[in-house]
Amino acid sequence: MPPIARTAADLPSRETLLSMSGLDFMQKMLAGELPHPTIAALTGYRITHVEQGRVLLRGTAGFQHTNPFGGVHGGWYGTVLDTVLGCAVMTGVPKGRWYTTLEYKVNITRALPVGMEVEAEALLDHAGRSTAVSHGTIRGVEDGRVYATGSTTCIIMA
Ligand SMILES: CC(C)(COP(=O)(O)OP(=O)(O)OC[C@H]1O[C@@H](n2cnc3c(N)ncnc32)[C@H](O)[C@@H]1OP(=O)(O)O)[C@@H](O)C(=O)NCCC(=O)NCCSC(=O)Cc1ccccc1
Repeated sequence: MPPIARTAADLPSRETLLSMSGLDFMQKMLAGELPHPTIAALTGYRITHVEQGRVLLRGTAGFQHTNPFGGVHGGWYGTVLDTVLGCAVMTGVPKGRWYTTLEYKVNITRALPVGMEVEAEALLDHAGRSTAVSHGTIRGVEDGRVYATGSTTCIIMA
């Protein structure tokens, strides 16, 4: 696993965040020079690839992520997609600006078996002055099947 922030003090400061482009920020996180947030460890994912407009992560849902029926909770897919979709947006955010999610939409098209590794991919569709849009997919690493798709609209702020 990459380095994980354990307390708020481990997270990069606002000055650090604004001192580089979103692409540089994501590449430093990928390189382990900036920590992954705690939610990465809780959810069981890590970022594996970053380029302009495209981000990949890999993750596995465990029993701790199941709903009362024993299935992988819908929120797990949502967390993974909000992450990878937002990271793709981040690669289009210029230096001195940052972003947050305004809304995201998830379709869970197939129930994911507990313990199956997945790869999530997100592609940046638009990065404007004030908004950005991306879309993405969760696929099984071994079976290549689509388990969920999603899209997001983010707001870019100074
Ligand atoms: C079943 C369906 C909803 C619809 O599928 P369709 O659009 O009709 O597509 P298709 O026909 O291609 O089938 C695709 C696959 O599905 C299988 N399958 C189809 N029909 C049935 C059936 N009647 N029964 C059983 N399985 C069925 C089918 O065999 C195929 O698999 P296969 O290729 O043979 O291996 C599918 O999209 C799905 O399972 N999504 C995941 C939903 C999910 O996991 N949500 C998150 C958990 S909810 C949560 O956590 C919220 C909560 C919180 C707290 C407390 C409580 C709750």
